[in-house]
Amino acid sequence: MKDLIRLLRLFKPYQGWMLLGMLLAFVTLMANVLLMAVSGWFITAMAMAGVAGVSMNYFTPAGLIRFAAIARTAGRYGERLVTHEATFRILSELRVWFYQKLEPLAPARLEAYRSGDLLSRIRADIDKLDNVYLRLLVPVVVAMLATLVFVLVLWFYDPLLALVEFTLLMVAGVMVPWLMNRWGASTGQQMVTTAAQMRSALVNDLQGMGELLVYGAADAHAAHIRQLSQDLAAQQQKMSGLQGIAQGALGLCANLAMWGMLLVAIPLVSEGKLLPPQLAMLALFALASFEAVMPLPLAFQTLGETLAAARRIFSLADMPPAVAEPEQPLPVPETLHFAFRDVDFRYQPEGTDVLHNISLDLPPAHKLAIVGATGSGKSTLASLLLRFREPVSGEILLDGQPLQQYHGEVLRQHIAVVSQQTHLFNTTLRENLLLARPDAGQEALDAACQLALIHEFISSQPQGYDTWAGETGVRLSGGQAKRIAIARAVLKNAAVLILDEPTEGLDPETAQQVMANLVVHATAQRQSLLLITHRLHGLEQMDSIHVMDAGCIIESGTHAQLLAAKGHYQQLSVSGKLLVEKIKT
Ligand SMILES: Nc1ncnc2c1ncn2[C@@H]1O[C@H](COP(=O)(O)OP(=O)(O)OP(=O)(O)O)[C@@H](O)[C@H]1O
Repeated sequence: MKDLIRLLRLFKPYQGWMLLGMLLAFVTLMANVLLMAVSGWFITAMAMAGVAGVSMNYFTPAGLIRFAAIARTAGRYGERLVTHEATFRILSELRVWFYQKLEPLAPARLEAYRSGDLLSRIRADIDKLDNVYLRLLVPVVVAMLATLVFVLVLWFYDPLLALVEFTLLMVAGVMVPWLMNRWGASTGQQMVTTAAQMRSALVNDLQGMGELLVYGAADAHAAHIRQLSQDLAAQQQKMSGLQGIAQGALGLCANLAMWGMLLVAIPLVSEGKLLPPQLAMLALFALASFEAVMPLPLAFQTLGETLAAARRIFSLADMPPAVAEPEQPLPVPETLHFAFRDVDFRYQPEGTDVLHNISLDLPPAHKLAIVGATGSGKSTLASLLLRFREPVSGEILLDGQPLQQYHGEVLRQHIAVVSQQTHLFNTTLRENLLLARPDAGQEALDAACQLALIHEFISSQPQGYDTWAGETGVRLSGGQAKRIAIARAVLKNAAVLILDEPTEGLDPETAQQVMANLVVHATAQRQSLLLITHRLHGLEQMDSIHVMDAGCIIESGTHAQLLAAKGHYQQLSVSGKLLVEKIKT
């Protein structure tokens, strides 16, 4: 119920459309009942007049029938138009609202969710919420109003008629939907979960199809998806069965109501309290009135499904972001001086420290390298600096002020990153590059790509910069994609450039040349450089180097100082050189 009220609050901006849709649905229903009732009266009255050989005014009822028929058709058209317009507006509003809720959760909070699951929530779960207005709110409001009108009309003729109608409407409109809700709720919830699992598994398997084929695991994964699909079909079948029962029950109630009218009204006709044509009118009136409650069983049967979808959406939307933004953020200074002071960090509250007592400085125009074995915490440092996460203890300062006092998004406008997992979008190379600086001209694109040694490749393509990158850059080699990412980061012209293993996937000569170009560029632009790597070429050009091991800085100095110290760095350096030499031979 709480979820339902919360949803209705989100629908508030569209209440005008929603009310208009309800009004049209009500008018359509009334027109239909009027049409049936007047037709019953008219046919009987005409037949009786014919038998008696008397004339009667048939213009008024014929006009009324025409009016009701036109009102029913026009009303139905208008109702469909307005209710669907309202639904689509609501859904698009909900999607934007949900996306805005998701954005601050990325990347830290969303790591636990599979991309297929997120996609499922954004698309299928939000689509399910159209049930709330279209299949729940409109039918319930219309049914309540209509029941009131029907009972009052019948009361006017005889209270017993009203009682019969009311009782059967309650059975059809309250008891049957309540039973459907009881029997259908858990299956509905299972359906949402199974459908989401199936979508997640499908996205996951499609993304990893290459690996599944190489390791011969495709059949096992296909069997899992088949099983989910069979489960879903069984759940859908159960829901359809329930729907059939409900429709049958409603049909029975409608017919019982018609018979009930006849049973009560025939004595009234005999007593002269009702005219014979009114008998046919009341019977058809009662039969048609059940249209008001027809959608209710389905509405309540799918309520469990709808609420399960709402809960899945709210559970994500309510998650607090990993990093809270300040209410009154400080303006980001022109020159950026980052300082880590005794920073400890762990990913899970109950986990072990990934960073331990880290203190370092990244002043403006400084070139700092962080080196260390894989898993030693280098990339985690970058993620803290980007304000994607916050230290558990200690602090990170920007120009002497705690980093929490700056808005993360504004801060990141001053930082460019080449991350380890480069993501290219399924669009042209130009669009992928312009992501960093949408107003960049061709000259700027050429210069950045020349620096990253990718310009020649792009120019050799028939479509040049308009070459399609493919999904996640599949139409490029790993090294080409990496260099596009480097060009993109250079193009941004940010005050700080973070390079996380920027030359991974490049051959040693290209790697050295790209690194040299980046250093020259950073020096010329007075850009700070934070280079994260476990490959040791080009480090002599760095102003300072920190060596990390198991989350701690174990050595610091310049390349020459660290070599002279003959410690960890020197050992890494020797093994690094050996590696390069082996590759060359
Ligand atoms: N999102 C995460 N959730 C939980 N633990 C994580 C997460 N990311 C990294 N870790 C853990 O934190 C530690 C440091 O990881 P980090 O990526 O910072 O290392 P790294 O030095 O950059 O390694 P590499 O050179 O392989 O990139 C590792 O033990 C890793 O398993």
